[in-house]
Amino acid sequence: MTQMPSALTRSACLIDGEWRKAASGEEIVVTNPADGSEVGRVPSLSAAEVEEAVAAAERAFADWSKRAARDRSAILKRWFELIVAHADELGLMMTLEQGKPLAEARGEALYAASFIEWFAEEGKRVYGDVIPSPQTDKRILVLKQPIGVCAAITPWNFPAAMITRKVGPALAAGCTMIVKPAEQTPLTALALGVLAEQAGLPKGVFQVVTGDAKTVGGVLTGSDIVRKLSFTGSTEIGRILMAQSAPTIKKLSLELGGNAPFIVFDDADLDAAVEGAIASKYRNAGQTCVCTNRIYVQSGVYEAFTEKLAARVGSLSVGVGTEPNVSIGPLIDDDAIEKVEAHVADALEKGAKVLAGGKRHARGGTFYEPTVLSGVTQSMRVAREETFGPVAPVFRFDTEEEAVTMANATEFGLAAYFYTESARRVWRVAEALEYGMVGHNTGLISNEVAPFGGVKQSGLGREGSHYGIEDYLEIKYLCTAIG
Ligand SMILES: NC(=O)C1=CN([C@@H]2O[C@H](COP(=O)(O)OP(=O)(O)OC[C@H]3O[C@@H](n4cnc5c(N)ncnc54)[C@H](OP(=O)(O)O)[C@@H]3O)[C@@H](O)[C@H]2O)C=CC1
Ligand SMILES: O=C(O)CCCC(=O)O
Repeated sequence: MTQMPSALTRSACLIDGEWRKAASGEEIVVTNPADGSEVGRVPSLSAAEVEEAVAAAERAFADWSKRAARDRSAILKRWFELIVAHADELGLMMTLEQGKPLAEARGEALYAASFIEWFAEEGKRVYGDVIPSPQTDKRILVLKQPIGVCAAITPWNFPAAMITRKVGPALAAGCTMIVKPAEQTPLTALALGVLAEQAGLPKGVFQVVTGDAKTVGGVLTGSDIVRKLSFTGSTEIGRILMAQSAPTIKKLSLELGGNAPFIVFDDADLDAAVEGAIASKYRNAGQTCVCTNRIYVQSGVYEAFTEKLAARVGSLSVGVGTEPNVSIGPLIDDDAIEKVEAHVADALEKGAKVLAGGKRHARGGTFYEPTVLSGVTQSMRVAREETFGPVAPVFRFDTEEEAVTMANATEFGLAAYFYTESARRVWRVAEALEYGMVGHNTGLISNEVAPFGGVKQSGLGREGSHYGIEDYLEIKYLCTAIG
C-alpha cells in the first residue's frame, strides 16, 4: 500500500505555533476513497480548543498586521517556494486522501502555490485613494486596512487550492487566518501548516483546526473576534453559516454550488468542443463546482457531437489515482456515488439513453464509469441539481434564445461555457448568461490571476486576481481639516 509522505504528515493541529492533539484524545480517521483503508488520523478538537486558536489569531494579528507588506510578502514567497518544492509529496497526499489521479493532484499543488505567490505580490499593491474635497480646507483620504482575524471552512474536492486561495490574500493583507478543512482531507491542510512553519510564518498567523464541523463552525461563526468567514462548499451549508454569522455581522465570502451549462452552437468547432467538455466535465471525476453539469447542443450538430463525445469518453481510464495513466479516480464517498446513481436512474426513467458508461465501474467501491446521456430534458434531476460526478447529460436546443433561457433556469450562477465561432454571438451570449464566470471556446477557466466567484445562490465575493485581496480589507475614510 502506498504510504503518506511522512515528513509532511501530522496527526495534530497547528495552534499558536504548536502541534496539538485533542485533550480528549478523540480523533477523526482519514481514509483513502480508492479502497477505504486508513491513511491517517487527526484530532477532533473541542470548542474550547478552537477558541484557543481564535485567541492566538487575535494576538498574532497585533504584530502581523503592522508589518510592512514587503516583509509579509517575503515570508509568503518562501511558503510558495516550499509548496512548489514539495509538489510531488503534496500531490501524493491528495491522491491518497481525496482520490484524484496523481498528475491532477500534483497540478493542484502547483495551482495552490500560485495563489500564495500571486498574493505575496498583490499585498504590496494595496493602494488607498485621495479624493478631491468639496471644501478647500479639508482633505479626504481612503485607507485600506486588514479586516482582522479571519476563518476559512474548506471542502474536500481541492484539499490544497481552496485553502491557499483564501489564506494567500488574507495573510498578504495583514489578516490572520484559522482554517477548518473538510473531514475527508485534513492531512493536506496540516501539511501546508508544516511548510508554513518552515517558511517562517509567525505563530498564530496561520492555524489549522480539525474536528466536528458543527462544533468548530459554531465557534468560528459565533466568535466576535473572527471578523470574516470564507467558505467553499455546498449552498446548503453556506446558508447555515451565513445565518450563524448574522449575529456578529461578519463579512462573508461564499463559494457555493454550481450547475454549469456548456452550450455547443451549430457553428462550433466540434472537436474543440468535445475536448473542452472532457476537460470541464471529467476533471476531478466531475467533483468540481465549476464542472459542466449540463451540456446543451444545437439540433444541427447534436448527433455528431454526442457521438464524438461518447467515443472520447470511452477512452478515459478509470482507476486508483496512484496507478499510471488514470484519468478518473474514485468518488469521494458512498453518498457521492449514490447521488450519481440516483441522478442517472431518474434520467433513464424519464426517457434518457446511455451512450457511454451509466453504471458503477467494475472496480467496485466508489468508482463510477464516465457517462454520457442523450435525450435529456429539463424535467430531469440532472437539469436542476449539481450531480458532482462523471456524468454528462446532453440536452438538445434549436435557437440561441432557447439555449440561454435553459442555461439560466437555475438558482445557481457560478460558471458557464459556450462554443461558437461567431464573434457577434460571443458578446450576446456572454452578456446574457447569468453567471460569475464564462468560458468561450474553453472548458478551463480557473487560474490565480482571474476573479473566481458566482452570482445568485452560488455565492458572494471573488477569489484570486487583484479583486481577491479586497475581500480581506476594510476601507477607512480619513477627513483631515487643514485650515
Ligand atoms: N462548491 C464546491 O466547491 C463544493 C460543493 N460541494 C457540493 O456539496 C455537496 C455535499 O458535499 P459536502 O462535502 O457535504 O459539502 P459541505 O458543504 O457539507 O462541506 C464543505 C465544508 O463545510 C463543512 N461543514 C459542513 N457542515 C458544517 C456546519 N454545520 N458548520 C460548519 N462547517 C460545516 C465541512 O466539514 P466536514 O467535512 O467536517 O463535514 C467541510 O469542511 C457535494 O455533492 C457538492 O454538490 C461540495 C464540496 C465543494
Ligand atoms: O469546486 C471548487 O470550488 C473548486 C474550484 C476549483 C477551481 O479553482 O477551478
